[in-house]
Amino acid sequence: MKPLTQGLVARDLCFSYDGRRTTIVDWSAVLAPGQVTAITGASGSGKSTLLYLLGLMLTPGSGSVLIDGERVDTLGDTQRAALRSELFGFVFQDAARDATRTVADNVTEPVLYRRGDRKAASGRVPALLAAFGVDVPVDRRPGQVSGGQAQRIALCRALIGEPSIVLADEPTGNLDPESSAVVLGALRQHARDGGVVAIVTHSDAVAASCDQEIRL
Ligand SMILES: Nc1ncnc2c1ncn2[C@@H]1O[C@H](COP(=O)(O)OP(=O)(O)OP(=O)(O)O)[C@@H](O)[C@H]1O
Repeated sequence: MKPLTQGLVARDLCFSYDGRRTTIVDWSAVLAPGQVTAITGASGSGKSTLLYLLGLMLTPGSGSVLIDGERVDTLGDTQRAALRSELFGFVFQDAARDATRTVADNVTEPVLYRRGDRKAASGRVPALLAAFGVDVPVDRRPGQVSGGQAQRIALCRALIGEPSIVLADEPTGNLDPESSAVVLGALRQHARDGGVVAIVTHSDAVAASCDQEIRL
């Protein structure tokens, strides 16, 4: 993992999808290395939108996003894409991945984008899946696994490249308490190893277990 010193900082972010209704209004936060931040709020309050802004997939109307003090929201598409593959791991709400590719290929895909050693990464997939309690053959396709398994496979995909920043949208949404604890434990460990971790959650218990909670 490339260690960050200051982490991910958002300053006065504003965003509107249509130019009329403002979804994110003057949002500021410091997501420090070593900490798990919970982003909470009512349905439709803009939590996923915020993750897209922090993950450099959407551009704020005003305000700024900084990584270790460097402004990154103003970079061009190519540079933002490069930063995304170099520094970020994502878990999206729709955990179903590319249905035409195997579980192993889905998990190792981010390594390919980073020009990493995919063969070595493939070798780590069975152990990673096992650590998350996903007992499926690695040549299965995402359509052939359960929702909860798909969610944990998505987490393996997010973590395999040891990204400095993990942004996870409802990573425990489909999981039973035991699997939730495993997933949260892995995210906490990732933060302890120096990562920035932010998770969107509707669960008060999950939010309470995080280092900071930011409510939208
Ligand atoms: N692509 C889009 N175009 C236009 N409006 C959108 C788009 N995506 C989301 N919205 C709207 O922006 C608002 C915030 O949506 P968002 O998905 O960020 O909320 P959320 O807090 O993550 O919701 P939930 O908890 O239900 O997942 C909602 O009113 C939603 O309808």
